[in-house]
Amino acid sequence: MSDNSGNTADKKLSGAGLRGQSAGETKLCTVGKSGSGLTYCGYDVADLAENATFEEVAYLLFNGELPNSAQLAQYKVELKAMRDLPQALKEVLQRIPKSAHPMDVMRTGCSFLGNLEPEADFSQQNTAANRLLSAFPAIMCYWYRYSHEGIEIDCHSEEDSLAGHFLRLLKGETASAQHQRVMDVSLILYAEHEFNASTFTARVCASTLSDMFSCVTGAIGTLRGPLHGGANEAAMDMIEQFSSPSDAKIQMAGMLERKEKIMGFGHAVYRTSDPRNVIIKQWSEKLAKENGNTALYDISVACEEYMWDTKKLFCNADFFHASTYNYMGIPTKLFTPIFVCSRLTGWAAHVMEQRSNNRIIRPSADYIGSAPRVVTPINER
Ligand SMILES: CC(=O)SCCNC(=O)CCNC(=O)[C@H](O)C(C)(C)COP(=O)(O)OP(=O)(O)OC[C@H]1O[C@@H](n2cnc3c(N)ncnc32)[C@H](O)[C@@H]1OP(=O)(O)O
Ligand SMILES: O=C([O-])CC(=O)C(=O)O
Repeated sequence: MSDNSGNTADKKLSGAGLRGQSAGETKLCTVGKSGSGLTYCGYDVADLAENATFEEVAYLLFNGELPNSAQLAQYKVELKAMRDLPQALKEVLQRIPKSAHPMDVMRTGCSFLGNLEPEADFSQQNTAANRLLSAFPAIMCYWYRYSHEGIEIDCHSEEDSLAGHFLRLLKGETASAQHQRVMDVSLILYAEHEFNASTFTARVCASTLSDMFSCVTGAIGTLRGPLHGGANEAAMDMIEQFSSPSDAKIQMAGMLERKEKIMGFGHAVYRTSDPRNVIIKQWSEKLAKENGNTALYDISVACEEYMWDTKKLFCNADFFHASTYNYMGIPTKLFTPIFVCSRLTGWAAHVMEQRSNNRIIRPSADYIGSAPRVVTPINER
């Protein structure tokens, strides 16, 4: 039986991938629990996407409660003051070639910042998290515009929100109020998701009492893969090859026949839907109509229908993010780095939570190798 959270009680579980096994406790998030698909600290993600901003969600994840007006204003002042990058980091970013994978740029940017401004002890964990939150848009855009356009951008802006700040650094001008809102909603949707692969990476690293920058660097590497955050880019690469809704269905049939994974579909926890999809899909439709060219949206809907009808597979958070970002004129290669700018909040909150009640994460393995044996001298092998 399934409910509107996409969860079912009868999912077949196996040991592979640790699926369905509890690996610890968290106060931060529920995924696929009955009655509500996704909550952050008790708030439904749909409620937050409708009635909060990304900065409020970041504050919530780091402090356990939503801020009041004075706290939010103070937090935004604090974040704004940390947007610029040190010169040494700009120089490193200048050396990274245009051909680099932008997730590798994010990983290096994070790691290098950890050399310049190390988290000396855990009392600095909030500062380290907020610094990364503020600096990530500049790390991404400084490298992108330098390597692709030869421009050394000003990494500071007076834009009110991180969403607006990112869009300004990317485009060189203030984005429309609507684009800023869509980006803000997107950052809220991507912020946190319990023990997903990248967050679990961050927690494993944190459990060794390592520093915040190491935890986040590891998490970026994990998010990069197409089975996780990389799926939004992979979905875009796929749908832009489809010339029409009917062509999409023909080509997807071929992909399924060849047993290829269709990126942006399916989920390790949700069974019938991802609650983030309905929200980002609405924005994709809205942007498509305003854009006057709904082709990409129509093709995406055809993909969604076809996958549900043939395989009972549904769009996860990544699928309609592809067309949404595309309608906003965002280059495909920056899709997953935007995910980093958002998920940093979840990663850092989990690092703090792990530290607050830590035991090193060290599971066991079932041995399936050869029986005990002795080393044969090398000249006898
Ligand atoms: C923000 C996020 O990270 S959301 C996830 C983003 N990733 C993607 O979109 C990549 C595509 N999706 C997938 O690869 C998978 O659905 C995952 C990685 C998300 C989840 O993997 P699992 O938990 O192993 O999936 P699950 O157990 O539900 O798979 C059931 C079956 O459906 C198949 N399946 C699942 N997703 C897909 C897909 N997108 N395309 C084709 N077949 C799929 C599996 O191969 C499996 O088939 P099998 O039983 O014949 O082996
Ligand atoms: O929870 C997962 O496995 C993947 C996911 O949707 C996310 O990290 O947002």
